[in-house]
Amino acid sequence: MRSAIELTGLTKHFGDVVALDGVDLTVEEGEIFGFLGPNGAGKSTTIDTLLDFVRPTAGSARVLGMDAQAESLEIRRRVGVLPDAYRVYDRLTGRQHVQFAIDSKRTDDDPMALLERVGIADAADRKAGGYSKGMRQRLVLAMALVGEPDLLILDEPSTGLDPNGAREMRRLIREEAERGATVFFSSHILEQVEAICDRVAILNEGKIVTVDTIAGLRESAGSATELTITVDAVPDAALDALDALDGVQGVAATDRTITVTMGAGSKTAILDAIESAGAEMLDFRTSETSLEELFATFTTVADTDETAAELDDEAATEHPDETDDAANPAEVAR
Ligand SMILES: Nc1ncnc2c1ncn2[C@@H]1O[C@H](COP(=O)(O)OP(=O)(O)OP(=O)(O)O)[C@@H](O)[C@H]1O
Repeated sequence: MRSAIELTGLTKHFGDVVALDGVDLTVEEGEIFGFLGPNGAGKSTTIDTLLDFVRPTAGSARVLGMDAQAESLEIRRRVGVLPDAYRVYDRLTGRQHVQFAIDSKRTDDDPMALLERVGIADAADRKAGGYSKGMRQRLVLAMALVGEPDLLILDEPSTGLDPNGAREMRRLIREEAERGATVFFSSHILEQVEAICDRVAILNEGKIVTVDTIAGLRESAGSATELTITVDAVPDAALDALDALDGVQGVAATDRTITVTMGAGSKTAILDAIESAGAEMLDFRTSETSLEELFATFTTVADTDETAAELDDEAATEHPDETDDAANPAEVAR
C-alpha cells in the first residue's frame, strides 16, 4: 500500500536552531493520524516541509507518493490544508473565499454546500473581516475541503473553536476519513487526538519520540493503573496480602475503600486477595494514567522546571494569528 506521508531523515536547521532532527515517519493512506508535541517541537516545520513552504536541510519528504519538493504543485492540488496561522481577506465574503479556492483547484464544488458543512452558511455573504476567530477557522476549513482532497493536513484544527465547534471538527474529520481521505493533524489538545486518531506520533525537540496507538502508548509508558475498591469493611489482612502481591506499588485505605496502585500485574489477583481476607466487595473502579500524564512522560526532559518555564514563556508571547503571515488563502488553495 502506498503511504500518504513518508519522511526519511527529515532535518531542518534555522541558523543555529535545529527544528527537525532526523525525523522518520510513515502515515498510511486512510489513517487519521495525530501529530503531537509541545510548543516548538517542530510540528509546523514538518507540515511546512510537506507543502514545500520550507526546504529541508537534509532528508526527504514524500506526500501521496510524490516528492515534496519536486512535485509540490501536484501535491498541493490533491491536499487540503488548514494552516496554523492563516489570514483571511477582510473585504471578501466567506463565499468568495471558498469560490477562490474552488477556482484555484479547478473543481466544481458548491461553495454554499461547503460553508454549510462547516456551519457558517448563514454568514456566507458577510465580509470575512467581520468574522469571529472561530468563524475564520471554519472558513479556512471549508477551503481546505475543496476538491475532496486525498490528504487533509490540519495544523491545530481546534484553535479558536468552542466545544461545539471542536466536536463538529471531529465529526468532519471522521467523515473525510470515511470518504477515504487520510487526515494528518497536529495538536497539543490531547483529548482531541484521543477521540479520533488511529495512531499518533509524539515529536519533541525535533525528534520523534514515539509512534503508536493511544492504547499502545499507554502500555509502553508503563502507566500505572489505580484500582479503587469499595468494601463493607477493610480487614488488615487484606492490606497485608495486597502489599505482598507482585506488581503492586502502593496500597491505601479509608473506612470503606481500598486504593491500589499497580504497574504490570493481575487485577484479578487483587480482587481475590481482598475477598480471601473476608471483605465483601461493593464497588470497583479503575483509572488509567491520563493522556496528559502520558504526554509528559514522553516529552519531559531532564530539567523539567526550565522546560516548563520555557513553555510558559512561549505560550505567553506567541500570537501566531497576528504575527505570522506565512499562510494565506492563496497558499491554502494552491
Ligand atoms: N522561520 C523560522 N526561523 C527561525 N526559527 C524557526 C522558524 N520556524 C520555526 N523555527 C524554530 O523551529 C522550532 C520548531 O518550530 P515549529 O513552529 O515547527 O514548532 P511547533 O511544534 O509547530 O510549535 P507550536 O506548537 O508552538 O506551533 C522552534 O524552535 C522555532 O522557534
